[in-house]
Amino acid sequence: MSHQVPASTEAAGVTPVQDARSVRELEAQLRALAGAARQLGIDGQHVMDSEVTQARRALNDVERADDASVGPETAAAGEAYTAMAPGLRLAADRLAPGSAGSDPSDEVWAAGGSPAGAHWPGSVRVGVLDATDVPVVLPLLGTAGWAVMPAVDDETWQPEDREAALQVVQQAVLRLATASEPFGVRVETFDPQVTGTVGVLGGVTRRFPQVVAPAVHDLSGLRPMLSSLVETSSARATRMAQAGLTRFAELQARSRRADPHRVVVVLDYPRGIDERSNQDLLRLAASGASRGITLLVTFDHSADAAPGVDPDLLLDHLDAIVTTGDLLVADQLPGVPVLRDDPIRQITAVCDAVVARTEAAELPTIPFTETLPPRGRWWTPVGDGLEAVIGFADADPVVVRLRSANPPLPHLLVAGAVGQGKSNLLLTVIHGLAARYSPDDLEMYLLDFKHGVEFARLGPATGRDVFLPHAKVLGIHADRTFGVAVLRHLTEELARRSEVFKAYDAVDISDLPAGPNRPPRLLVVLDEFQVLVDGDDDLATEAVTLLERLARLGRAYGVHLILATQTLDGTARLTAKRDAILGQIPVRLALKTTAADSQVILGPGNLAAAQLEFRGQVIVNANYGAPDDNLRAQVAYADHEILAALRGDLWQRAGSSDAVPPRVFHLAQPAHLPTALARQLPVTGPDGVAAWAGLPVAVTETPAAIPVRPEPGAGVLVLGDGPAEGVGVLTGLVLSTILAAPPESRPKVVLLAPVAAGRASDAVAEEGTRALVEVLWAAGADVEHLKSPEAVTGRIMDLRTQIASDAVDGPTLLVTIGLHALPGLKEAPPGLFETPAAALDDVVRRGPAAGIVTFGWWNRLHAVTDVLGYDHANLTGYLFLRHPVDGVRSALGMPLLTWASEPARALVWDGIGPEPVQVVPFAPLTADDVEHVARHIRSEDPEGGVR
Ligand SMILES: Nc1ncnc2c1ncn2[C@@H]1O[C@H](COP(=O)(O)OP(=O)(O)OP(=O)(O)O)[C@@H](O)[C@H]1O
Repeated sequence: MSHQVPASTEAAGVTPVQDARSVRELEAQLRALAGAARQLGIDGQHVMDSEVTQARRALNDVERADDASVGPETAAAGEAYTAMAPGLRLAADRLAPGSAGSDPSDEVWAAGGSPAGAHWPGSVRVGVLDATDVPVVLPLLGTAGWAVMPAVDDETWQPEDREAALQVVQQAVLRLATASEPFGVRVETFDPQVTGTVGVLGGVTRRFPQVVAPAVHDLSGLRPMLSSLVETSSARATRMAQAGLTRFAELQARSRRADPHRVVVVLDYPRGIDERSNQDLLRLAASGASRGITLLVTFDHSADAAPGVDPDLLLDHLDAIVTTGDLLVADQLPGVPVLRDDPIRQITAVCDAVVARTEAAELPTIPFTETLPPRGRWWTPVGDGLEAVIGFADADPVVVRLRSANPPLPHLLVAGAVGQGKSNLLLTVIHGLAARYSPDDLEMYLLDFKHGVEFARLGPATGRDVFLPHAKVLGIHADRTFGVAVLRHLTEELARRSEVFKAYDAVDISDLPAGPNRPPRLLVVLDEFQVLVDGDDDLATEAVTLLERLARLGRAYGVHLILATQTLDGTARLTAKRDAILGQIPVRLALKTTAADSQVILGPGNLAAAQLEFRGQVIVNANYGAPDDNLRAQVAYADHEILAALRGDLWQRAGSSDAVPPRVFHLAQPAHLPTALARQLPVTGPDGVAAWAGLPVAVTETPAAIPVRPEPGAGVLVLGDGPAEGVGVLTGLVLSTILAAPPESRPKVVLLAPVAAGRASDAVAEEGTRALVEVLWAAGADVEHLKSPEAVTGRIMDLRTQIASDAVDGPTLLVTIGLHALPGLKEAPPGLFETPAAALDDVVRRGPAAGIVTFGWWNRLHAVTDVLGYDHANLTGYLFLRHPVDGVRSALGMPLLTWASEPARALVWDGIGPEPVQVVPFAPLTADDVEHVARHIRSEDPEGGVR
């Protein structure tokens, strides 16, 4: 179909036919015009009825003039032009609105042109009807495209001829770029001669390569460009067939997100084209018209076609535009010479305007709330699996399912390059599931192995009680040690579940009768999971083994993994085990990413994720990434406020303060003693008091403890940098020891924290020490807090004397903070023979039998060795903070031990267990904690007091 629209401008005072052209020529033009205007009449949706009627009347006049003699004929033709002008002008505006049809000299170009007001214009202007100023616009988008070529043969071919063709294409691209709505059109160019024809839009390319892509110049760039377009074409064909649509515009109208019209510019065809690329071009040309793909080709007569390339085959699909000097003649307007437009000069303004409009364009988003079922259907029982809506494909909701069987879709793999919406997608899935299933039926383990903060919002925080009631474990910034601990815990959970399965003779979780014996489904989200498995050490090996096992066995036991990653490309260790893990994950969700990652995540040859346009767009593939099963969808936008409100609702439903908060783990953050105390009160066990050394790097919240019995060796040496960390650890040890004892038999606390004159004090350590003392007071403990070096030395000597004379004043906890800084420790005070160091050694060594147990923080092992002798007074309890590994090995007598001193990590050895364990040490208390902890202790109710 070709509807060409010339329009005249009698209204503007221009005489329609200005020169004495031959009557025959005029006749030919008018006949062509008649054909075109008839077409306009047919295309009634574009032109108002009255204008059509007017145009028809004019045509009658022209046809009558045909039969008449020369004189009246010319006059009639002139009248016909005049009569047709308004209708044709209107039609031109309709078909090429905005800057698709503006005169190159129009002042609108100074502002970069104006948008057409629709997705994209169907037609663009190419010039004026020769010898008039009647604009000529030609259909472009919605057709297979144009082939623009000089009207010359090989011999007469001149470079200017080529320029004319290039200019027609360049102007068409400029008009499309500025007249389309933001993201309405995407231009891709093959420019083998590096003419820079589309490069004039470089200002757009730099900012929005997805709108005007950088030109490619050889086959290595052309091939992927064309195969991606062929895939787009085929995907659109599928979507249209499924929806019963025949036109791309109809598909676009259904899309939630702009799906751009694709414009493929091929310059100097067939230069640089090989047979394979030509096949792709032929495919695109044959089917593009109805699939929103249009070719803009310039034909180069001087180029030799490569073997297997017959240029005519492509040209046959396209509407030819033949240029001769300043004129052109289009297939769509046969026999009518058109005076080519001058080029639009305001290129910079055009680029700026396109960039500004694109930047300002709000990409359509789907609110998360649209993915939720009505409230009445929240927390429905789990059937044979879990499901949640993550977004929409056109108008259809896209559901992800996690199920063991029929078909088995147990786990998800999620990938997307930085900033493409991975966190948003994970939050959408997590909250979508949380709204649909109750915490009794679904528990979540959410771990982020990069420094993300997304999961932090799901847990409680200072000043915020609310948390996602489904969350059991939150690894806000998890490390491999914690990740492996969680995987071990889950593996043990599989073993526990297998016992339940045996009792019911079940092979799948959905075989178990609903009720208290059916364990909840577990959702395990591992964001940036490649961190967990990449590495060349035992931890990585264990992580891979556990993960593979969980993926394999978790299916039947209702443990569903979501493995998310920015990239798997280059993950060496995973490459070896990739199939073992990814082979268990049929469902792949791929946001925009690189071609390499698209193929790792989806599958070899599946580049669909690299071809996505916008963040939030996702390829959903539930068949191990098979290209035929790609579904392109738009993920809903999980607005943080909406999610927070949802969590508030769910937390209320779960009984708010009755809900158990998750175990929160944050690498590089010490453990929070007030929270640990709120969960459980310290106890005295069969091995004596369990002094809290910190939280284990594990799922459990039960602190790691060092038993303290009043016998030789009792006591704990805390070694390593720095004062605040030391105070934090001692606070945990002391408070737990004091609180574990019944109020009437609590030991008295002698706290020796010498502040050496002239030394900078550590504010956090001091605040922590003060807070410890105040909390101890609140617990009713008898506390002596000595700071001056003289008082400290005196007290040590005094304790030594009490032990020697068997006159110890009841059970005592001696707490020393930084005695390495105490001056004169190795000098006997005036009038005495013994040094404080020797006295301290005696107190530490003989104290336990007499009821004095010592907890002390020293910065380095050698400082202690100096004072307490080489056997460290036979102490059995050690806790290392940041400390050189040599000292750790020598103190523990373990020459092969490895210990990487990281912040917020401590190594604990209780002298009993098979090997030392890593813990997260407690942070010192703050002044703000005092009241909170004191209130809790005063409540004196081991269960009711737990918050
Ligand atoms: N489906 C969506 N609809 C609308 N906006 C989105 C969508 N997904 C993400 N965004 C926006 O894009 C930005 C990046 O998203 P998000 O943080 O989820 O990306 P990411 O891939 O996790 O990034 P990173 O890897 O850097 O953490 C966010 O500001 C978010 O608001």
